[in-house]
Amino acid sequence: MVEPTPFILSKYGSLENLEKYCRDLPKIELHAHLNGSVSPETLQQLVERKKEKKPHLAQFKIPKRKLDEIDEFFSIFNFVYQLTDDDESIGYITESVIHDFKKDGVQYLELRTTPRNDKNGMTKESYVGIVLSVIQKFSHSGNGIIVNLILSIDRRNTLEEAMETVNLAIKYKNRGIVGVDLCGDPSKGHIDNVKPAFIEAKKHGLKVTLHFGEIEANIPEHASMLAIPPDRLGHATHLDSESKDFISSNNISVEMCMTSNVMCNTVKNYREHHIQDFLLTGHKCCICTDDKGVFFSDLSTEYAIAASTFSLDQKNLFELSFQSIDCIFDNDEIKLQLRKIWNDWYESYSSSKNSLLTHVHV
Ligand SMILES: CNc1ncnc2c1ncn2[C@@H]1O[C@H](COP(=O)(O)O)[C@@H](O)[C@H]1O
Repeated sequence: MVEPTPFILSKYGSLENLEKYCRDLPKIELHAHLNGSVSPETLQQLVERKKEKKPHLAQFKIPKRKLDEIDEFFSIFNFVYQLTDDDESIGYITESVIHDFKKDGVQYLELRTTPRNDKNGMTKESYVGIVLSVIQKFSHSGNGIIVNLILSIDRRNTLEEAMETVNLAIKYKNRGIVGVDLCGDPSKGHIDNVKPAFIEAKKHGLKVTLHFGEIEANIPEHASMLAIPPDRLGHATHLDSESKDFISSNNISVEMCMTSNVMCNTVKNYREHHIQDFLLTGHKCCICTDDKGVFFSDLSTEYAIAASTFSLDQKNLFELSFQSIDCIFDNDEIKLQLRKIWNDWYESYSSSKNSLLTHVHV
């Protein structure tokens, strides 16, 4: 995955140095699904907790292999959701996922999740409440990570279900919900079934991000999706020329999830990943993980993969991470705060004895 290419060895000295640099680099994560981001260790703890009541889950493990088709991926959640079916486990995974990102050097996180009911008492509202209360605990403890929440609407939702999610997002907007997302199996549903919910969200000042062009069959929906209009897009793998023009002339940033795309076989391999077009044109994009628990890849690894695949040196990676600040849904004050953190980090890195930089000034 992360290759010790001649470029990497000449710029970083070793693969270990590259990995350390990527971990230390301050980073932003904007596309992380809560239930897909749970580490294998935390999932195992949930299995231990639940296996008495649900013995069929005792052997459950996320398969570590490339999938033939993206739709195989969604069946994994039939299991994960049985492990996270009450308020307590939702609180537990939220805390554990935020800790993981923080440990990996993430300074600003927009976590996303699909509110769920369960027959054992969990309601969509209690689900959102528990996630927000964990987020607030982090934000108020001077913990060194800013976390906001995006509520996801599944493509299979009815308009009524989508509106319910948007109403929760509106109700809890002042507690850290910054936007809504359209996600789920791209071969199911259609934007037009739920579009009014996204328009309502925008009316109330919420931002909108949409999973876009994950598979080629989504192209006929693109014009309708772009008419909302979205503030960011996820993946944007398969683009028709009209969408390409619209995205570029409206400067819509794209959340790039390289390992997810390769593992789900929507992109053949890293070398052919469409992030390369964005790196070439300078169109804004942000490296993200999507589902770090399911794909066994954290954010610093995604940066290292980008570096080894597309020959990016320290300054290139810093700039990529720095430009992600422009893509966040939070306000200008937070953006300023983040730019200062990034600049201070870079200054201190450049002047440190261990710096691998030679003649670089930002
Ligand atoms: C591979 N790329 C992807 N494309 C589309 N939707 C995805 C996804 N990865 C995850 N999800 C969506 O996120 C849910 C799990 O997290 P939450 O329960 O919301 O926290 C999945 O059920 C799916 O709907």
